[in-house]
Amino acid sequence: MWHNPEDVGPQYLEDLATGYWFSEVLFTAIELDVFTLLESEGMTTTEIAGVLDMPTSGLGRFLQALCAIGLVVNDGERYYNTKLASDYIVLGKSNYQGDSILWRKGLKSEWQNLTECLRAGGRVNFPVENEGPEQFARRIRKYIDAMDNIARTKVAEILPFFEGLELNGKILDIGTGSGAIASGFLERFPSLSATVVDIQEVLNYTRELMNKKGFGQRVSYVPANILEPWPVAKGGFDLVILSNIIHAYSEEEIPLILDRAANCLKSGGFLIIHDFFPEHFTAKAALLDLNMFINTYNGRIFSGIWVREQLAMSKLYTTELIPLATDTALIFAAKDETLLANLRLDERIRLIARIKGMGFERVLPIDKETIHVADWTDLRCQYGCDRYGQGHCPPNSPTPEKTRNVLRDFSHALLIEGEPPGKMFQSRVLAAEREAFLVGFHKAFAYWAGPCVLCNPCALGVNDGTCRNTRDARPSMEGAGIDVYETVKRAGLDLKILRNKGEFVRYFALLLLE
Ligand SMILES: C[S@@+](CC[C@H](N)C(=O)[O-])C[C@H]1O[C@@H](n2cnc3c(N)ncnc32)[C@H](O)[C@@H]1O
Repeated sequence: MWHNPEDVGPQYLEDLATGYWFSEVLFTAIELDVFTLLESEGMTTTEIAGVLDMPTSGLGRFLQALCAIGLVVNDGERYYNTKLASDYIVLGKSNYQGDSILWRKGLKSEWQNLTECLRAGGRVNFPVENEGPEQFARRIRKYIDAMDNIARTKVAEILPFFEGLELNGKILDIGTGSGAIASGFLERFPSLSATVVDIQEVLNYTRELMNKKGFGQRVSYVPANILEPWPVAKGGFDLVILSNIIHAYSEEEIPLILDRAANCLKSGGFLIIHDFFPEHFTAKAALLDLNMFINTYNGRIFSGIWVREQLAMSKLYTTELIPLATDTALIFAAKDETLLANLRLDERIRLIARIKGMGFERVLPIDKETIHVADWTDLRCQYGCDRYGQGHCPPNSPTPEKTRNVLRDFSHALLIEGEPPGKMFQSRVLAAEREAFLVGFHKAFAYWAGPCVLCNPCALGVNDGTCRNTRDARPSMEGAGIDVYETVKRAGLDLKILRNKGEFVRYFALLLLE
């Protein structure tokens, strides 16, 4: 659920309050395995009711709800899976997500203790005492299946960063779970072998899963507590993986884990950190942090900046936080800085990550065709703004014609969203432009929002009224003929007209790149 501060009002609160209605419909459909039933040739309500042994009365309404949330479609007679349902929630499909979804359902009762946890300052429920070994093994399997659903899709997002590299040697996967991340690498790079570390009870199941995939001889299993020294070779690994481990422990424990990971790396090896980070998906990271507060002893979310600082203390060089298309992100680290340049990291993705880290709300790559230049925008400045003629406002700013010509020299741009105060926003836009220049976009040029408010007091010469800080001043988008509303709309966002004083203001800037 995306929070647009312009839309705050009772509807957003209602949507938050009924969020669980959506989850419950999904959980129930997975438990009833509706999607597997519908997969081959769809079914009518009566046929589904027959298989599930329930009356059609409620079922028809339930199926309508599944239609409404995009999981099934109806041709007037039969219900069929949508592509989403068919790809991800039909039992037996390689990217099946049902175990993970039902694991989320299982967490619900703990979440209902949130008030109690807040009052107690921590977790209030603890793992079942006197659990027999079979019950424990069953619980572990459910947990590992859930992690496996997610990790299989994540490794498909991680592997492309290694395109063009011929990885060989040894992987070390710490807290491997199902081993899905290591498996992705074993599948893609046939000369790799893997050492996977986890608690013994998990490894019993990991072995089963690895054997099913035919990796028998290529995997070694090391049962260990990763909070204690690791019984593996120092400096012995070409790839060390820490996937969804960082959020499980405290700020005292994580530096030790990172240091051990660094010590296990060969001089030519890579370390991959895969996790949730507030700089990437802010709301999901904050909620996962709360999930760790409720369900673990001391797990929590860390910022990418903090993790990179810890890695630097372990003498590793790192990339910036690399966002995946989904809710998690990566940090790659190595002992040798030049190695990181071999990864397939799109320069633009790296730049976006750096600029986002400066405190912007959003940094969107757009084509230059998205930028709409119009001839009317400076009329709003000339008739309707008391800054007209001052500083870099029209007519002292680039004309629409000049802007159209300038755009011919660029191929793409970043649309940058931020918040007031304007001076801070404009300083950051300037810093973003400089960053782009320094990483090699030599033509980088920024247009920001509103009249220039960078200097205090304004550096306009008293006698001639011209700016004494042309080095830092930049034109505003609208002053240079860019229709901000249309451009933002074409970029897939919406920008509301402010009707009253005090309404939330969103600033947009444009960074042209070549
Ligand atoms: C969230 S899962 C992540 C699994 C896997 N890396 C992935 O990305 O799917 C965390 C894993 O770390 C393991 N783990 C957590 N704490 C551990 C510890 N102290 N010693 C060994 N393994 C641990 C858990 O058993 C679990 O398999």
